[in-house]
Amino acid sequence: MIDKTQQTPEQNPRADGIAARLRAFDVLDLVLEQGKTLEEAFDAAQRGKTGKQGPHSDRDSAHARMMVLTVLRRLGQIDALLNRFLTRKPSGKGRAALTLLRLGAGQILFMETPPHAAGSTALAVADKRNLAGFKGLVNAVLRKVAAAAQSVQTQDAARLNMPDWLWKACADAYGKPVARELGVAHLVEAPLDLTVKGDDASAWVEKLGGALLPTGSVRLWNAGDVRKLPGYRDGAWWVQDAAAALPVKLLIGAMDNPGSGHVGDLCAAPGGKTAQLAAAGYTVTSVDNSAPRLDRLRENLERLSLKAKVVQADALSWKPDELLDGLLLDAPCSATGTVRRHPDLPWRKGGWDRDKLTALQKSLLLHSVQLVKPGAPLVYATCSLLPEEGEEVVEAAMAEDPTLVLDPVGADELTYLPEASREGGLVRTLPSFWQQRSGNRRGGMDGFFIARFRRGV
Ligand SMILES: C[S@@+](CC[C@H](N)C(=O)[O-])C[C@H]1O[C@@H](n2cnc3c(N)ncnc32)[C@H](O)[C@@H]1O
Repeated sequence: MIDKTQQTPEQNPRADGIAARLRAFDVLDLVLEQGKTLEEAFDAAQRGKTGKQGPHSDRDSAHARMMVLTVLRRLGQIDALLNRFLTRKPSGKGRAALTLLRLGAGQILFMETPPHAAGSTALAVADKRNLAGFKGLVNAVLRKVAAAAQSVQTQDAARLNMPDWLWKACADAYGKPVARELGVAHLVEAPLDLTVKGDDASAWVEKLGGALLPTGSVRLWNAGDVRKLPGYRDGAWWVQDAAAALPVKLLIGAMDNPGSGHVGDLCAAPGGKTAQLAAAGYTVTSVDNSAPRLDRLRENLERLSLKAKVVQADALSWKPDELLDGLLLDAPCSATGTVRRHPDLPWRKGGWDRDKLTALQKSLLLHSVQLVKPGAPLVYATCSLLPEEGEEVVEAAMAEDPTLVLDPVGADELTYLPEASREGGLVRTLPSFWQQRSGNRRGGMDGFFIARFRRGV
């Protein structure tokens, strides 16, 4: 039998954390160079779909995840420092070497990894990933990074870690001081918020050791694996950011007969909002065009013992048999309000087609209003920070269809979150809200845009 402790890291990739580095390298490459989402990339690495790695221990996976998240959250700072030491813009295979440098620098600068450990593991990864020709460069640059590590203290972290396009969009929309607050919020991992199925949220606060938020959600810090928490298997609650729970609250607030009637949930998967509506007593039809995401919705409903009619269809053409009593449209969007949870998003190669997405959002909103009874409420929501996916969509759709009548959300409906009230009764939450350093509300929330309408005649 081989004694693995006697092997060198080259022989045994698990030794000295090399397996975790290999995985982190592959995931970063998939995200930054191949345009995969973080979850797709981890999934591919977990299953060995990269063709390079097989399954790993939980410890390696957790370590790899921590390294990847750190590199993505701090990418602007890391690159600013690396740029001082790189004479040429990397291209071709040099892009993979850059990924390796980013991984090494992230550990040295932000994870307190001893430089020699970050350096030697980077060289081992270079060997395994056919980058041996770059070992001299990687070694030399990581040494310089270690020598200059103190300089990160004086870097403008909030600005540098937001790519220019996102900084500009946020600064234009909210002003530079708020854009800076958003940049700060994006550096920290989001807490875990839960929506409790029944009306005993306080009891779950006790059981789980969390805090009750003013919005009614339960907030946990350092929760670990959700599937291992009390109440998960029994379906007592589901994971839903405090801000993501607001659109349904505001829809229910406008329903003629709260708790009864047929409500549509368009773009419903994986079903957080469907669960809220079903738990509140409505007959729900949930529509989404993604079969895998609808599978997750069904699994979630089953765990929660909640019911909804689930329809796989293009929401642009779907029609109910009879007009609905209310409708929620949680439109597909850039998800820029969720960067705390998805730090890959601003940097992912390729990004998304902004014009196509905003055109789809407008078309979905114009279609949605035709699906509800005259006078019935309709809520449009996106988890985006960009006005082009919020205020501008609403304005353009209203200009086209006079039956789309804004139903302003009153300040009295948002007493628990007054900072979210916007001019004209629109609602906007920002990750920079609830950024206190201590206390029950610390930890921010997702950025959401919400507009409520009634169908006019
Ligand atoms: C923001 S997510 C929805 C999140 C969900 N409402 C929740 O709370 O769990 C947007 C969803 O829109 C779906 N989608 C995108 N384009 C669609 C279309 N044309 N028709 C139906 N669903 C669509 C996506 O599959 C995705 O599940």
